[in-house]
Amino acid sequence: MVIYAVKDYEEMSKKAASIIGAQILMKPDAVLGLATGSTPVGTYQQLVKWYEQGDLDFSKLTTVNLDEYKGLPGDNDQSYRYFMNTNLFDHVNINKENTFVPNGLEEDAAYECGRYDKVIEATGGVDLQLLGIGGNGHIGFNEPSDSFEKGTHCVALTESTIQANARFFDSIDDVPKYAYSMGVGNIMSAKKILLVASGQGKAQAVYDSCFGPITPQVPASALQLHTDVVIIADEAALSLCREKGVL
Ligand SMILES: O=P(O)(O)OC[C@H]1O[C@](O)(CO)[C@@H](O)[C@@H]1O
Repeated sequence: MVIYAVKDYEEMSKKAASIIGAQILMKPDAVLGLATGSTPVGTYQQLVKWYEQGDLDFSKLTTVNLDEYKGLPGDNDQSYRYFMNTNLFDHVNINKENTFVPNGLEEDAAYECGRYDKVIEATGGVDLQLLGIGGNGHIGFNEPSDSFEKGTHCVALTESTIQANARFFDSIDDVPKYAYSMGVGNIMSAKKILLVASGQGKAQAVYDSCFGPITPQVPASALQLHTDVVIIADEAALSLCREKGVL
């Protein structure tokens, strides 16, 4: 695990984008695992900037997203498909047919989870997986639990995640209660993992994930077992690590 300490959100975004950009330059037909949430937005903006400058070509890439709300169609402005389109895909020359997000409208959870695992498998494997992290250490929608999930699964979101997401909806009742998410096993299968974290609200999660015991109660702690993980965190997100003297 390599931890890059950066000053702030802007620096985190530039550094993360440079690692993704290098991956695209080295392997134009790479498979990228992508994430939503507010943290990677600046990373996507930087990638779009480099695309507009003519420095990056997205045309041969395949992408697979971590998760999607169950019950939301892709054109709902809170769906993760919509997020990916508006934050990245609509602004670059990616072939959208090669961009995959779980189908939030599929009601049959067992069917959708099996289908999405096959989609991931058919890509030949993720070269670089981008991750954000929840304040409780969740990755994708893998919430704290008694065991690590291997494959794509249907998750009942925790109250804290529902509360955290409520800011994006008109009322808390509109926040979906279930989501489809890749499992920790899917995430760990990526060749390289890049986790971005910004702000004081992530300090506990970053400390627990990097320096605490490996436990499904902190899903991101599984990353300690992966051989190629890069964490880019700003000083606020690293504040507890600093306080405890581990960095
Ligand atoms: O980047 P944010 O908005 O803090 O979100 C953190 C995490 O929460 C999620 O948005 C899901 O609740 C994840 O996709 C993300 O990694």
